Amino acid sequence: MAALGDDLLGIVNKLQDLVFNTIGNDSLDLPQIVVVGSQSSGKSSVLENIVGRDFLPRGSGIVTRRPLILQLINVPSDRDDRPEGDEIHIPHTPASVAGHQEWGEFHHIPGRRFFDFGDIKREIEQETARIAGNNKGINRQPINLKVYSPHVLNLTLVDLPGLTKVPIGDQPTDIEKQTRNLITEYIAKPNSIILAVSPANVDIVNSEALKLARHVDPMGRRTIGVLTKLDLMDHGTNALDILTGRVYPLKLGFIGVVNRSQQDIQGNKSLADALQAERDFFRHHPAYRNMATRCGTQFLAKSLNTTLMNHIRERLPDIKARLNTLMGQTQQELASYGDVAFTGKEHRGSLILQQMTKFASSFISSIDGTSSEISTKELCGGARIYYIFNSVFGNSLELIDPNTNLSVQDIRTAIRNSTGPRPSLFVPEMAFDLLVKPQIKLLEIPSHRCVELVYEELIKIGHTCGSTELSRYPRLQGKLIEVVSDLLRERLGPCSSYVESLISIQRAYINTNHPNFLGAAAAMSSVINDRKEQEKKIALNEERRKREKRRQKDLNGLNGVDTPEDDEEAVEATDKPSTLAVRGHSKTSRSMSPAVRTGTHGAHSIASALNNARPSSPNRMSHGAAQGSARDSFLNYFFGKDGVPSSAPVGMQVPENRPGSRHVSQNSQPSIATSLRRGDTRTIDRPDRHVLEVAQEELDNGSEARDYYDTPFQFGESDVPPLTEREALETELIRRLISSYFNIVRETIADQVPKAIMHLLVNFSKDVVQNRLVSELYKEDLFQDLLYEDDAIKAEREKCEKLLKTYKEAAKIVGEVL
Ligand SMILES: Nc1nc2c(ncn2[C@@H]2O[C@H](COP(=O)(O)OP(=O)(O)OP(=O)(O)O)[C@@H](O)[C@H]2O)c(=O)[nH]1
Repeated sequence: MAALGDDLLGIVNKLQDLVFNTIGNDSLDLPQIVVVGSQSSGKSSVLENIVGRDFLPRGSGIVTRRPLILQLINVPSDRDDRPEGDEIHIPHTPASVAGHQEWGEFHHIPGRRFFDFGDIKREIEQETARIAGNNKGINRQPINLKVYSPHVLNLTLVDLPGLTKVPIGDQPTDIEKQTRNLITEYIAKPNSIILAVSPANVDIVNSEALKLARHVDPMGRRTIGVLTKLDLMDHGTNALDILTGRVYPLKLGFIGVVNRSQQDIQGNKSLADALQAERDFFRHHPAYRNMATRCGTQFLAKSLNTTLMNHIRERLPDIKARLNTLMGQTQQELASYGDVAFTGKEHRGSLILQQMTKFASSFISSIDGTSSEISTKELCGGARIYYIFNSVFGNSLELIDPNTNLSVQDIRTAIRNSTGPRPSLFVPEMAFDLLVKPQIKLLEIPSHRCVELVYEELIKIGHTCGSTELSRYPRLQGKLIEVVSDLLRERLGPCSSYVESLISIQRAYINTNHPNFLGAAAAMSSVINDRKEQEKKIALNEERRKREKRRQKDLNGLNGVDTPEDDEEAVEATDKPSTLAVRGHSKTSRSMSPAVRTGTHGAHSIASALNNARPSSPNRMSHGAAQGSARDSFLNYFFGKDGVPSSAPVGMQVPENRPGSRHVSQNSQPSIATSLRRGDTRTIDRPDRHVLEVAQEELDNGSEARDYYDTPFQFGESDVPPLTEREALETELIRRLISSYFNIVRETIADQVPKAIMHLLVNFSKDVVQNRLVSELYKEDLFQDLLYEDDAIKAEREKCEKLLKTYKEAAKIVGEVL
């Protein structure tokens, strides 16, 4: 055996030791020989022959029930009676298998040497039963055994449970699948050499071992075929074709062996005798005689050794590369547990300061979105705050209906109450003020919720901005979170009250001069436009109906059919549905249909109401007020008051002479009424011309409201009087004015609340967090407690340190030969 070969195997064994003892996992895939085959094919027998000792549990039925990782370690012989010839020192000869200083060691019983191989066998049995139970069950947890002997070649072998088809005993129903998976797991590793054991007395085409091996090594590059039970073949048959590779090609070839039969075992035939018998078998067998030197256990052991050596030589650069990667990863993990430079009492202060700074910057960067650990799974930090402002808060504001909770009765009552003891001559501004203020309060709940959501998000950021290094000190981490939470809680109060006052401010003064406010004239104009639209539609329908009637009549005339009605009648007839429709609507309006109550079809109802009012209005003057005066007051309210300077700038209108009456319109142009009185319609804007026309019409028809001042002070559900035409109009106007004003306030709040939250809560916390942490926690007497190290993390760090040391050692070992 080449010295280099020994070195290589020695290296792999050292690595195996290191890896198995220290790491205990498969992170470093080391070269090894894996023995596979169907149950009772002779796997354990082959292994025993290679070791040259009786040490494996044997028997018919399933015996190997846990993987056995067997490391053979060649140790120099301590025998002085070196006989003639060197046979005793050549492994696996009958002479060599004769009681030297040999022993086995189990990984699960460290430090104990088993000199009696019978004890090793018993320990394997017990250990198997301990994990896999007593009744035929299998388990994937390996048993690790090292055998030190002068008669073995350095090899690492893995004995695996044999493939079975039918479950017996405690075996699960999917035993075949489980075993197959376990075997595949071992042989799939590119660093494994597969020792595929097939009994020669079963046709090779049925070999489960070869089938499995082919699956993971289709080119047969790392599979060695072993044919057992050659002695049990039918007389007159032999396996020469297989052994010479003519039946199944394998790059590493087939090797035939003869192990002890069950009878030999029961008869306590020694391995030495068995090996001798095997030699004799091949030497004297007519078919194998010529190839006897390439058959048998000794040749198999040598071949395995050489193959493993070559394999290791091939794989070593890969192992080195893998070691480097592992070292890098472990180094990184270790670094995440903290800077070693900061350990020791004198560095406690700087360590705490360092952690605080890291925590504070992580808090700030999470908000700013500059954190290096940005989640791709969900919105977090600053992005979530933005989402709260724009989507959550924005949408909840948008969802508020400006007229929510405002029933027609509420509006009417407000209008009446705001006029005081006098009868309602016009829609008073007081009613608008009275009604719009509670509506603005509706913005308060979403605004508060917005503050709370941002606060909650900041608390969440506080909880997530620690590092692995910080989790090493759970008390420090807890304190840092606590201080940040306290700071945020402190800011929550001022921020909430500021936001509340933003809404109170809006309610404190209803600025009807706001440039975006619709104003009474525009509101009236829009109501009237809607009415016109509606009328136009009705007229169009009428026209269409008339045309159709005429066409029908013409057609009938042509066909000689008499028509009972003349043109006039026809028109009247076509008119009827319309009149009825209008009347019907008017009736509906009076009886307060739900649509009218809620104002959904306000324009239509107003149109109907106005139509209906015309013939009767002169007789319905209620309180004897001069017609001109009433008309004046009503229109003054909507269209401006005479005496307002036409050139008065926006927001600078002179108040009306009438005490208690204020202006709603902010229009700086001459009011429509003013223009009307002056007879100057040129100064009126186009949309206002409609208003003018309708207003003129109203004046001409004297359509004044009927009043209901004799109705009860509070309306019950059942005794609600119907809306007058005038009230319907007023209600609709008030609704539109409320909507317009509410929208202005909503826009302001949507803009101001996020700004206030950013200033008072988010930015403030960002600015003071570092100082607050230092002032609260940088105290000498707290250091000891704060730097209490978490036991689990400590253990993890130590494990990591140990691992890194192992990898470094392994890299050094590999480096010696590369
Ligand atoms: N005659 C003869 N019997 C053999 C030979 N090899 C194995 N046997 C017998 O076959 C039976 C099974 O052998 P094992 O070595 O236990 O087979 P195994 O594949 O390890 O069995 P499991 O671990 O249970 O899967 C035993 O009774 C052996 O004595 C051989 O070459 N010749």
